[in-house]
Amino acid sequence: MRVLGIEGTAWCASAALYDAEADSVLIESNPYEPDSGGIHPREAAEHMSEAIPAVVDAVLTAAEDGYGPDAIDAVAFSRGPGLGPCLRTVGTAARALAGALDVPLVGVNHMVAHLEIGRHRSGFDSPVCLNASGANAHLLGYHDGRYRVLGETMDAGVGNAIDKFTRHIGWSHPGGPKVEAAATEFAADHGGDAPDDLLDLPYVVKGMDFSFSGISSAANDAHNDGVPVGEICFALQEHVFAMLAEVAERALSLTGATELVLGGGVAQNDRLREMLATMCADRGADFYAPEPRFLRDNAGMIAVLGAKMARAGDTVAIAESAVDPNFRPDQVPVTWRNDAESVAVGARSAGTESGAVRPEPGDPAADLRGAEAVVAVEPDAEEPRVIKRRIPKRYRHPKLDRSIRRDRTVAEARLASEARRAGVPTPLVYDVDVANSTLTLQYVGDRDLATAIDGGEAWVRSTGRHLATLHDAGIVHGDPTTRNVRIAGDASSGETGSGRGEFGSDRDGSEAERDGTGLSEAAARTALIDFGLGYHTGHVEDHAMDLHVFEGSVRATATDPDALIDAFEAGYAAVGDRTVLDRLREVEGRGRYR
Ligand SMILES: C[C@@H](O)[C@H](NC(=O)OP(=O)(O)OC[C@H]1O[C@@H](n2cnc3c(N)ncnc32)[C@H](O)[C@@H]1O)C(=O)O
Ligand SMILES: [Fe+2]
Repeated sequence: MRVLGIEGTAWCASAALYDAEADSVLIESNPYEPDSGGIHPREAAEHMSEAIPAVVDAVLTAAEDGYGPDAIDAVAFSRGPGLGPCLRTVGTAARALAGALDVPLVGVNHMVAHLEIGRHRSGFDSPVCLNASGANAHLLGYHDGRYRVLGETMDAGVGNAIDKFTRHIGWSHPGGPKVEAAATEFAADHGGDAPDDLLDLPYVVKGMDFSFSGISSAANDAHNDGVPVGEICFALQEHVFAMLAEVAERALSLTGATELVLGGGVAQNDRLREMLATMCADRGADFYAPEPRFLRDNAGMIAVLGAKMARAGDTVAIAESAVDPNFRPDQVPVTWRNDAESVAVGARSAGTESGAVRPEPGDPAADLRGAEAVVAVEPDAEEPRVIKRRIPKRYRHPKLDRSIRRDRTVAEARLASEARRAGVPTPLVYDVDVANSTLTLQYVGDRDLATAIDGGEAWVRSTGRHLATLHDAGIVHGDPTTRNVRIAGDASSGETGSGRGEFGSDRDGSEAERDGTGLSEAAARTALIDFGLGYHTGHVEDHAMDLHVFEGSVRATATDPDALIDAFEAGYAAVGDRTVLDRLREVEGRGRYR
């Protein structure tokens, strides 16, 4: 099969020929380069109208020269996401070409194409995919017929976050490569890879999501304050890429996947690829990033995915081929893969998103390695204890690494104790060793909620009550996934469990009421652990994010999430502030979230 692909979502007018039998890709591209500022949608669309016919012509001519008049079996085009005026130009060209050649038309999601090209070239079976492109940043895993969003930016795309700074200082678009050059030069002038000085910038990871808005503004402010540009570029890369590497590691840990592929324009950055390669090597995972011509926007990735879709019969009638500027990757029915290739999303996985691996006492696996910490149980007969050590990450700048591990260790100890005083069951903190980022904690519960989510209404409801109590005390958890909720008892039988993993709060015994399932909460008790990403805040938005993170982990884990989410929200509403639930609806409605 041979497919002609057309790309033109924003800046790159491109056509390509993919010959599936030979697995060869010919790409012709013509970039739009704004004189100043960022991408102007109208100018970009004009560029598409002018440049698309020429690149298509060049590829078509080459195809017919090589294979004769019936060279093309299908035409594939980027249907979205992207700038509306650009997408419409490309859509029109693709429809006309498919009609003239009398071949099927395939509508490709640009984000899925960024990831599939890496999977295709690597030959990996079930990778987690990190997309680092201009307008987007997310982690995806194929599961049950869809690409699931495991984590994503809460605001700007990664390239745009960097380009915002370069626009501020007057550099032309695209800024990413210039930041890379300036950062490399700064490092070379300051003693190699890791100069001691690292400008402090915001580092924001919330559960599996992350935010770049604060870092762009802080970089701009640093420039206004006279910090040298090279120093800012270096720090910008170290912070932004460490955030991506951290969430990628969490996604690997959550799913138990052992393969990571990278895609998107920012993936051309050597430092980002180096960090991800180091992270993967340290946890025994395989890493793959395709060569640069497949990373930046290009029609090759559109043609390759187009061929997979066409082979699966996934073509589109001209009348139904409208473009979609907001086309999300998780909206795409994945017709070209089979279920055997799914990554485990949720409970079936062995790993964890953060330090929450909790071997049972006496577990032969003395040390288990989460994404962030190594956790060992001391099987003391009287009272089992957990020793949790946040281990250094080689991929991070040493200064950033030290401060992250120290800050989270301190936050976890302090907030767990404060939460406990406010009435939320958490482990007692026996010892804090800040220098070694190590905590000694009480062993709580029997197992984590992720392992028993189905039918766990009573536990979920209890979790809702605890989060409401926590928020009422002005604290957010920051990472309240089902793996960071420890449970005891049996929600379906009302048994109180073995009692081995005792837990409680300083106001224990106050919630013996019966919930909607007829079970007493004393029979389905929960404790919150892992406060490392927590902080003090009274902002409704931050509280709503906690609920969003929890509900996201329930959706990813449960067979029938709706009833559980209702129970969770009922528990929250019984104790907490209803405006937080209203804000949650608003957060979900913003489109970035499901
Ligand atoms: C929707 C679609 O139009 C959009 N495409 C897009 O943003 O172009 P892409 O080629 O995937 O990525 C471009 C971004 O990639 C950045 N970039 C290119 N080379 C870079 C480098 N060496 N280091 C850092 N960023 C780089 C650019 O600054 C720019 O922000 C997307 O995929 O989000
Ligand atoms: Fe892109």
